[in-house]
Amino acid sequence: MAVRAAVAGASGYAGGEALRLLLAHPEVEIGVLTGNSNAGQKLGALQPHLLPLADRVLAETTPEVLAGHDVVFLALPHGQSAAVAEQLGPDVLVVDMGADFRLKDPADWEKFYGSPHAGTWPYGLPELPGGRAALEGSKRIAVPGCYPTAVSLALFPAYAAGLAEAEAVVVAASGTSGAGKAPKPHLLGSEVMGSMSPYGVGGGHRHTPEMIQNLSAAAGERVTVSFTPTLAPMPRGILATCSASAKEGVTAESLRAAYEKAFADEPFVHLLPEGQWPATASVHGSNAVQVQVAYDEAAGRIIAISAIDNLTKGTAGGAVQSMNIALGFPEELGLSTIGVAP
Ligand SMILES: NC(=O)C1=CN([C@@H]2O[C@H](COP(=O)(O)OP(=O)(O)OC[C@H]3O[C@@H](n4cnc5c(N)ncnc54)[C@H](OP(=O)(O)O)[C@@H]3O)[C@@H](O)[C@H]2O)C=CC1
Ligand SMILES: CC(=O)N[C@@H](CCC(=O)OP(=O)(O)O)C(=O)O
Repeated sequence: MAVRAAVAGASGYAGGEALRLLLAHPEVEIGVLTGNSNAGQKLGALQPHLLPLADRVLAETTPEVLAGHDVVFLALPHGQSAAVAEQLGPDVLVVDMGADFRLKDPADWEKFYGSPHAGTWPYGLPELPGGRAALEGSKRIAVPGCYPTAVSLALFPAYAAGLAEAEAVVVAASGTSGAGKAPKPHLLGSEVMGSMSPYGVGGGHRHTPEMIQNLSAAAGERVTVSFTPTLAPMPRGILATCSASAKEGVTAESLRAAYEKAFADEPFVHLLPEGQWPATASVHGSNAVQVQVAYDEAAGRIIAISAIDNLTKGTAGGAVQSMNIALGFPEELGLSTIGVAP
């Protein structure tokens, strides 16, 4: 029997992408949709690409309207999920696409988000070591941030295999949808089109502690991450270029072998053939992750590059994949690795 799923934040980018995927999921029936400033509007006016749901009217986001569902997806701004989630019963699967429950260390949360820590939920990145076991049967899922998804998948095999020193340098480009749909001056077309620009430089981006958390767990020691995000003139996609010093004795062959082993059985992660490089256009609208790794012998560095769609594998696709595991559905149900090109 199909599960009934509500989506809170259905007027936003993450909520809209969750609905696009859930419409194609054979075991999900779409229940209540909620918004905030757009409550009372028809979804068709806000998300015209979701034609089958065009006549649905958005309700206010309250625990009362979200009650009575098997699954509730929360696509709300940071800090808004905990108050809703705590009023949803323990039998409801709550999948939080926001940041509230991703970090384990309350000090990290307080430093980067500036509010009290709400708690820590099982983390929705199944490909990490032990990732699936943490999600099986869980009733709470913290979906990772989009950059941490791309970076963790690019680098964890090198750390899990003991090939990389405990310092990583990451420069990642994101499409503008990563910043959400609410209007912001730096996202005006005239600011973004034809230009690339960095932000959050110098260790200030809130995804840094999440990357450190994931890579340190894979390495078994604390890994430092110097992360520089950049904004790219495209609606979707993240290209993460990551590097770390190679440990003594690493070769191109041992590196390749570690990545082949890590991703051999992964349905969504595609380690590209040698000589091919990830590109955001190849994963547009798909839950696929492209990864490539190289050894820069002269510099003694491991270079790992990944491409994801920030809204699909980076948010809503990762959320549906994790929901599938939590509910005991086949992990790939309702998700595609087929992109849209050109
Ligand atoms: N965009 C991305 O690539 C990613 C986003 N996320 C996370 O998903 C969540 C949503 O992001 P995104 O969709 O991009 O943002 P949007 O700005 O596009 O959407 C935000 C949604 O939250 C609703 N909302 C705004 N304020 C409140 C409030 N005070 N209470 C309840 N609902 C509110 C909005 O409703 P209304 O429009 O009706 O006002 C809208 O539906 C965030 O936590 C974000 O961090 C995670 C990974 C990647
Ligand atoms: C381009 C852009 O602005 N991207 C967002 C990342 C969005 C995301 O994944 O993150 P959260 O769920 O943690 O908000 C940013 O850098 O803040």
